Amino acid sequence: MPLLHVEDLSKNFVIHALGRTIPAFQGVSFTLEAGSLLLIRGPNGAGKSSLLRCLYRTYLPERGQALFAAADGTIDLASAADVDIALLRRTEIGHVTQFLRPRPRVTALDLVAEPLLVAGHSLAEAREAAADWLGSLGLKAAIWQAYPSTFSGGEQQKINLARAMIAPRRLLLLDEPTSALDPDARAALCSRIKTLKAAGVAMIGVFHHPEDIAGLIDVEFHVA
Ligand SMILES: Nc1ncnc2c1ncn2[C@@H]1O[C@H](COP(=O)(O)OP(=O)(O)OP(=O)(O)O)[C@@H](O)[C@H]1O
Repeated sequence: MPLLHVEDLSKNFVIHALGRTIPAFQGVSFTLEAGSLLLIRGPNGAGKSSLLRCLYRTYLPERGQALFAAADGTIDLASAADVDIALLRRTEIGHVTQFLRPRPRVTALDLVAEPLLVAGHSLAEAREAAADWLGSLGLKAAIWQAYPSTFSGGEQQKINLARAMIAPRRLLLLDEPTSALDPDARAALCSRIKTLKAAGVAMIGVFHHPEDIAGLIDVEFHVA
Protein backbone atom coordinates (compact mmCIF):
# COMPACT_ATOMS: atom_id res chain seq x y z
CA MET A 1 0.00 0.00 0.00
CA PRO A 2 1.39 3.46 -0.89
CA LEU A 3 1.80 6.09 1.82
CA LEU A 4 -1.05 8.11 0.32
CA HIS A 5 -3.80 7.13 -2.09
CA VAL A 6 -5.98 10.03 -3.23
CA GLU A 7 -9.14 9.13 -5.12
CA ASP A 8 -11.58 11.54 -6.79
CA LEU A 9 -10.89 14.32 -4.28
CA SER A 10 -12.88 17.50 -4.99
CA LYS A 11 -13.45 20.86 -3.38
CA ASN A 12 -15.81 23.76 -4.09
CA PHE A 13 -16.22 26.86 -1.97
CA VAL A 14 -19.81 27.82 -1.28
CA ILE A 15 -20.13 31.56 -0.67
CA HIS A 16 -23.54 31.75 0.98
CA ALA A 17 -23.63 35.54 1.16
CA LEU A 18 -23.27 35.72 -2.63
CA GLY A 19 -25.29 32.59 -3.41
CA ARG A 20 -22.29 31.35 -5.43
CA THR A 21 -20.09 28.29 -5.65
CA ILE A 22 -16.43 28.76 -6.53
CA PRO A 23 -14.79 25.60 -7.88
CA ALA A 24 -11.32 24.83 -6.45
CA PHE A 25 -10.37 21.41 -7.90
CA GLN A 26 -12.27 18.37 -9.12
CA GLY A 27 -11.69 14.63 -9.30
CA VAL A 28 -8.05 14.56 -8.18
CA SER A 29 -6.54 11.05 -7.99
CA PHE A 30 -2.92 9.99 -7.43
CA THR A 31 -0.77 7.75 -5.27
CA LEU A 32 2.39 8.68 -3.40
CA GLU A 33 5.08 6.34 -2.12
CA ALA A 34 7.30 6.92 0.92
CA GLY A 35 10.40 8.89 -0.07
CA SER A 36 8.77 10.33 -3.20
CA LEU A 37 8.29 13.96 -4.14
CA LEU A 38 5.18 14.86 -6.11
CA LEU A 39 5.16 18.24 -7.85
CA ILE A 40 1.75 19.86 -8.34
CA ARG A 41 1.51 22.08 -11.39
CA GLY A 42 -1.31 24.24 -12.67
CA PRO A 43 -2.21 27.86 -13.48
CA ASN A 44 -3.17 30.52 -10.92
CA GLY A 45 -6.42 29.64 -9.19
CA ALA A 46 -6.37 26.00 -10.37
CA GLY A 47 -6.64 24.78 -6.78
CA LYS A 48 -3.07 23.78 -5.93
CA SER A 49 -2.98 25.39 -2.48
CA SER A 50 -6.54 24.25 -1.78
CA LEU A 51 -5.53 20.66 -2.56
CA LEU A 52 -2.69 20.83 -0.03
CA ARG A 53 -5.03 22.43 2.50
CA CYS A 54 -7.58 19.66 2.00
CA LEU A 55 -4.88 17.04 2.64
CA TYR A 56 -3.87 18.91 5.82
CA ARG A 57 -7.59 19.34 6.53
CA THR A 58 -7.47 23.11 6.89
CA TYR A 59 -10.27 22.75 4.33
CA LEU A 60 -12.76 19.93 4.31
CA PRO A 61 -12.96 18.23 0.90
CA GLU A 62 -16.50 17.72 -0.29
CA ARG A 63 -15.98 14.47 -2.17
CA GLY A 64 -13.43 11.68 -2.49
CA GLN A 65 -10.87 9.94 -0.32
CA ALA A 66 -7.28 10.49 0.78
CA LEU A 67 -6.14 7.24 2.37
CA PHE A 68 -3.01 7.82 4.46
CA ALA A 69 -1.03 4.85 5.74
CA ALA A 70 -0.52 6.23 9.25
CA ALA A 71 1.68 4.45 11.78
CA ASP A 72 -1.43 3.22 13.59
CA GLY A 73 -3.28 2.11 10.45
CA THR A 74 -4.90 3.59 7.38
CA ILE A 75 -6.92 6.76 7.88
CA ASP A 76 -9.00 8.77 5.38
CA LEU A 77 -7.79 12.36 5.65
CA ALA A 78 -10.97 13.50 3.89
CA SER A 79 -13.30 12.20 6.57
CA ALA A 80 -11.24 11.51 9.73
CA ALA A 81 -12.34 13.07 13.00
CA ASP A 82 -10.71 16.42 13.85
CA VAL A 83 -9.06 14.87 16.90
CA ASP A 84 -7.31 12.26 14.73
CA ILE A 85 -6.21 14.92 12.26
CA ALA A 86 -4.80 17.00 15.14
CA LEU A 87 -2.71 14.01 16.27
CA LEU A 88 -1.42 13.38 12.73
CA ARG A 89 -0.41 17.04 12.46
CA ARG A 90 1.66 16.67 15.63
CA THR A 91 3.31 13.43 14.61
CA GLU A 92 3.18 12.54 10.90
CA ILE A 93 2.07 15.31 8.55
CA GLY A 94 3.65 18.75 8.19
CA HIS A 95 2.46 21.74 6.16
CA VAL A 96 4.66 24.64 5.06
CA THR A 97 2.69 27.71 4.03
CA GLN A 98 3.85 31.15 2.97
CA PHE A 99 2.27 32.69 6.03
CA LEU A 100 3.91 32.67 9.45
CA ARG A 101 1.77 32.85 12.53
CA PRO A 102 4.11 34.38 15.11
CA ARG A 103 3.10 34.18 18.73
CA PRO A 104 3.57 36.99 21.24
CA ARG A 105 6.84 36.80 23.18
CA VAL A 106 8.05 33.59 21.49
CA THR A 107 11.48 34.02 19.92
CA ALA A 108 12.37 32.72 16.45
CA LEU A 109 14.57 30.02 17.95
CA ASP A 110 11.87 28.76 20.31
CA LEU A 111 9.15 28.88 17.64
CA VAL A 112 11.28 26.55 15.53
CA ALA A 113 12.28 24.36 18.49
CA GLU A 114 8.69 23.88 19.68
CA PRO A 115 7.73 20.81 17.57
CA LEU A 116 10.71 18.91 18.99
CA LEU A 117 9.75 19.89 22.54
CA VAL A 118 6.23 18.63 21.90
CA ALA A 119 7.78 15.39 20.59
CA GLY A 120 9.55 14.92 23.94
CA HIS A 121 13.05 16.26 23.28
CA SER A 122 14.83 18.34 25.91
CA LEU A 123 14.92 22.13 25.56
CA ALA A 124 18.67 22.02 24.90
CA GLU A 125 18.30 19.40 22.16
CA ALA A 126 15.41 21.23 20.56
CA ARG A 127 17.22 24.57 20.57
CA GLU A 128 20.37 22.99 19.16
CA ALA A 129 18.42 21.46 16.27
CA ALA A 130 16.58 24.76 15.71
CA ALA A 131 19.90 26.61 15.55
CA ASP A 132 21.16 24.05 13.05
CA TRP A 133 18.12 24.61 10.79
CA LEU A 134 18.19 28.38 11.06
CA GLY A 135 21.94 28.45 10.45
CA SER A 136 21.71 26.26 7.37
CA LEU A 137 18.89 28.38 5.92
CA GLY A 138 21.02 31.49 6.49
CA LEU A 139 18.88 33.33 9.06
CA LYS A 140 21.27 35.78 10.68
CA ALA A 141 22.05 34.78 14.26
CA ALA A 142 21.44 38.34 15.51
CA ILE A 143 17.67 37.78 15.24
CA TRP A 144 17.33 34.21 16.53
CA GLN A 145 16.34 35.60 19.94
CA ALA A 146 13.98 38.23 18.48
CA TYR A 147 10.24 38.00 17.88
CA PRO A 148 9.41 37.09 14.25
CA SER A 149 6.35 39.34 13.84
CA THR A 150 8.60 42.09 12.45
CA PHE A 151 10.80 39.81 10.32
CA SER A 152 11.09 40.28 6.56
CA GLY A 153 9.14 37.99 4.22
CA GLY A 154 12.15 35.80 3.51
CA GLU A 155 13.08 35.62 7.19
CA GLN A 156 9.54 34.59 8.11
CA GLN A 157 9.57 31.91 5.42
CA LYS A 158 12.79 30.49 6.86
CA ILE A 159 11.13 30.24 10.29
CA ASN A 160 8.10 28.56 8.71
CA LEU A 161 10.22 26.03 6.88
CA ALA A 162 12.41 25.18 9.83
CA ARG A 163 9.41 24.82 12.14
CA ALA A 164 7.53 22.57 9.74
CA MET A 165 10.48 20.34 8.88
CA ILE A 166 12.44 20.10 12.15
CA ALA A 167 10.51 17.18 13.65
CA PRO A 168 10.35 13.82 11.88
CA ARG A 169 7.34 13.66 9.57
CA ARG A 170 6.21 10.98 7.11
CA LEU A 171 4.43 13.43 4.78
CA LEU A 172 5.30 17.06 4.13
CA LEU A 173 3.02 19.43 2.22
CA LEU A 174 5.06 22.30 0.77
CA ASP A 175 3.14 25.31 -0.51
CA GLU A 176 5.57 27.50 -2.44
CA PRO A 177 8.27 27.05 0.21
CA THR A 178 10.94 28.91 -1.76
CA SER A 179 8.88 31.90 -2.95
CA ALA A 180 10.64 34.47 -0.71
CA LEU A 181 14.01 32.77 -0.31
CA ASP A 182 17.35 33.98 -1.62
CA PRO A 183 19.43 31.62 -3.80
CA ASP A 184 21.58 30.31 -0.92
CA ALA A 185 18.52 29.49 1.18
CA ARG A 186 16.87 27.79 -1.80
CA ALA A 187 19.95 25.63 -2.26
CA ALA A 188 20.02 24.81 1.47
CA LEU A 189 16.36 23.83 1.38
CA CYS A 190 16.92 21.55 -1.63
CA SER A 191 19.73 19.84 0.19
CA ARG A 192 17.43 19.28 3.21
CA ILE A 193 14.67 17.95 0.93
CA LYS A 194 17.13 15.49 -0.59
CA THR A 195 18.19 14.24 2.85
CA LEU A 196 14.58 13.88 4.02
CA LYS A 197 13.62 11.99 0.85
CA ALA A 198 16.50 9.58 1.40
CA ALA A 199 15.16 9.03 4.93
CA GLY A 200 11.77 8.04 3.47
CA VAL A 201 9.81 11.26 3.92
CA ALA A 202 7.18 11.77 1.19
CA MET A 203 6.48 15.30 -0.05
CA ILE A 204 3.84 17.05 -2.12
CA GLY A 205 4.90 20.47 -3.30
CA VAL A 206 3.79 23.53 -5.19
CA PHE A 207 6.89 25.39 -6.38
CA HIS A 208 7.00 28.77 -8.05
CA HIS A 209 10.36 27.78 -9.51
CA PRO A 210 10.26 23.99 -9.98
CA GLU A 211 13.76 24.19 -11.44
CA ASP A 212 14.91 24.67 -7.82
CA ILE A 213 14.11 21.03 -7.16
CA ALA A 214 14.87 19.57 -10.59
CA GLY A 215 16.31 16.12 -10.05
CA LEU A 216 14.32 15.55 -6.85
CA ILE A 217 10.88 15.28 -8.49
CA ASP A 218 9.56 11.74 -8.80
CA VAL A 219 6.13 12.47 -10.22
CA GLU A 220 4.12 15.46 -11.45
CA PHE A 221 0.43 16.10 -11.17
CA HIS A 222 -1.40 18.75 -13.17
CA VAL A 223 -4.39 20.51 -11.67
CA ALA A 224 -6.45 21.89 -14.53
N1 LIG B 1 -11.22 30.12 1.47
C1 LIG B 1 -11.68 30.31 0.24
N2 LIG B 1 -12.93 30.79 0.03
C2 LIG B 1 -13.40 30.98 -1.22
N3 LIG B 1 -12.70 30.71 -2.34
C3 LIG B 1 -11.46 30.25 -2.18
C4 LIG B 1 -10.88 30.03 -0.90
N4 LIG B 1 -9.62 29.55 -1.07
C5 LIG B 1 -9.42 29.48 -2.39
N5 LIG B 1 -10.51 29.90 -3.07
C6 LIG B 1 -10.69 29.93 -4.52
O1 LIG B 1 -10.40 28.61 -5.01
C7 LIG B 1 -9.70 28.67 -6.23
C8 LIG B 1 -8.38 27.93 -6.08
O2 LIG B 1 -7.53 28.67 -5.22
P1 LIG B 1 -6.06 28.16 -4.84
O3 LIG B 1 -5.46 29.18 -3.93
O4 LIG B 1 -6.15 26.78 -4.36
O5 LIG B 1 -5.34 28.19 -6.26
P2 LIG B 1 -3.81 27.99 -6.64
O6 LIG B 1 -3.76 27.00 -7.76
O7 LIG B 1 -3.01 27.65 -5.43
O8 LIG B 1 -3.45 29.45 -7.18
P3 LIG B 1 -2.08 30.28 -7.28
O9 LIG B 1 -1.20 29.59 -8.29
O10 LIG B 1 -2.54 31.61 -7.76
O11 LIG B 1 -1.47 30.34 -5.90
C9 LIG B 1 -9.51 30.16 -6.56
O12 LIG B 1 -10.48 30.51 -7.51
C10 LIG B 1 -9.73 30.86 -5.23
O13 LIG B 1 -10.30 32.13 -5.41
